Amino acid sequence: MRCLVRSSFKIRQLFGSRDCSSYVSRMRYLMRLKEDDEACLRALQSGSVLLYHKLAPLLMRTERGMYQLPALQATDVKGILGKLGKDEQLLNSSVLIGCSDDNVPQFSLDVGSLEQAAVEELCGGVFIDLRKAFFLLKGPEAPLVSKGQALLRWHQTHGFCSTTGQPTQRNQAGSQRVCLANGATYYPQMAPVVIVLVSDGRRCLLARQSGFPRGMYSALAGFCDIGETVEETLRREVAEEVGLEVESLLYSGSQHWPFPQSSFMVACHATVSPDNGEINLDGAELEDAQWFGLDEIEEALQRKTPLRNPKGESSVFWVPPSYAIANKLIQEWANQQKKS
Ligand SMILES: NC(=O)C1=CN([C@@H]2O[C@H](COP(=O)(O)OP(=O)(O)OC[C@H]3O[C@@H](n4cnc5c(N)ncnc54)[C@H](OP(=O)(O)O)[C@@H]3O)[C@@H](O)[C@H]2O)C=CC1
Ligand SMILES: [Mg+2]
Repeated sequence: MRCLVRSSFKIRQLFGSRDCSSYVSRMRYLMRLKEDDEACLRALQSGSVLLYHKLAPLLMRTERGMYQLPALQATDVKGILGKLGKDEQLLNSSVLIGCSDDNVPQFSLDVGSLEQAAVEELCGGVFIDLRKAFFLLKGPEAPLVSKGQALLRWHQTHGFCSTTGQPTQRNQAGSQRVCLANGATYYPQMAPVVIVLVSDGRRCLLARQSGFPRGMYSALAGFCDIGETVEETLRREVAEEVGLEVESLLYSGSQHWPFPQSSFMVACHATVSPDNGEINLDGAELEDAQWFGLDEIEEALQRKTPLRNPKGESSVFWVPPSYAIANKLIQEWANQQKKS
């Protein structure tokens, strides 16, 4: 199997033309906050905070009917806690998730112990399930809110050491947890997944699991087995799920995917020989898999909201929305086909 790497790949293209020195200083600053609990606690006092209620992020509706993340400062959160008669110390359970371009440290905090409606009223926002919130947010807000939720979820589910069974204790930034009984350190984790758009040069292959929304087809995806390379996972998953042998692959990009739990999606294109393109479906994993031509794909990409029948289900073929990396793969394939 050949592994193709783009020869004109430039790091600069990935990150745009941002001032490199300010990027470096932001990253060094974040690094220090992860290592120094007191510095992190001080940073929190002047930081911005994303609020979640039982892992559902707080969103605000703008005058134009769009949604955005409310710009809450630590002092606003203290004010809310004060008004609800709660201890300000709850703010200190915030976790560090980043630093804005204008150098404001960003935190996320779950206020699931407070009454949801009361917090919503005080903030003028609404807590929305992340799957829906992901659709509603635009630009860098969607990955930020997903990162904030992923880190909070990890802390909520990793409170105990898997060796001693004793409680673990987090550092102030929330970048690790330590077992005080044996000193074991635990770091937040993502499960690596390969997502691949298979092409035979003329058509691309999309599949659906029975749990997908009706009519939606996506690229093939699968979790990496322990010890596997991306190339090995890709080749195995395509063989397992649709019975095809991959000949070459090309890396496209990656994405953190919060559903159902944190996955690290590595997206690739792959080709199979048009002479060996007969699909042999693994019915346990997939409900259906089909080859699609450029016309059908272009139509599906343009279909912003799939048509729905009276039961509210889509009756046409559609593909994942633009925030999913599957959409990017499909878009790239269509652009490539148009050029050739
Ligand atoms: N961002 C995007 O564009 C897209 C993202 N995805 C995501 O990719 C991920 C993987 O795709 P999928 O086809 O389901 O994967 P797989 O084809 O690997 O099949 C999933 C099954 O693998 C088993 N499994 C093995 N390792 C893990 C693990 N670490 N976590 C969970 N299950 C594991 C589970 O089996 P069992 O339940 O029997 O234990 C699970 O049902 C999903 O989380 C999906 O949401 C998928 C398509 C598009
Ligand atoms: Mg799969």
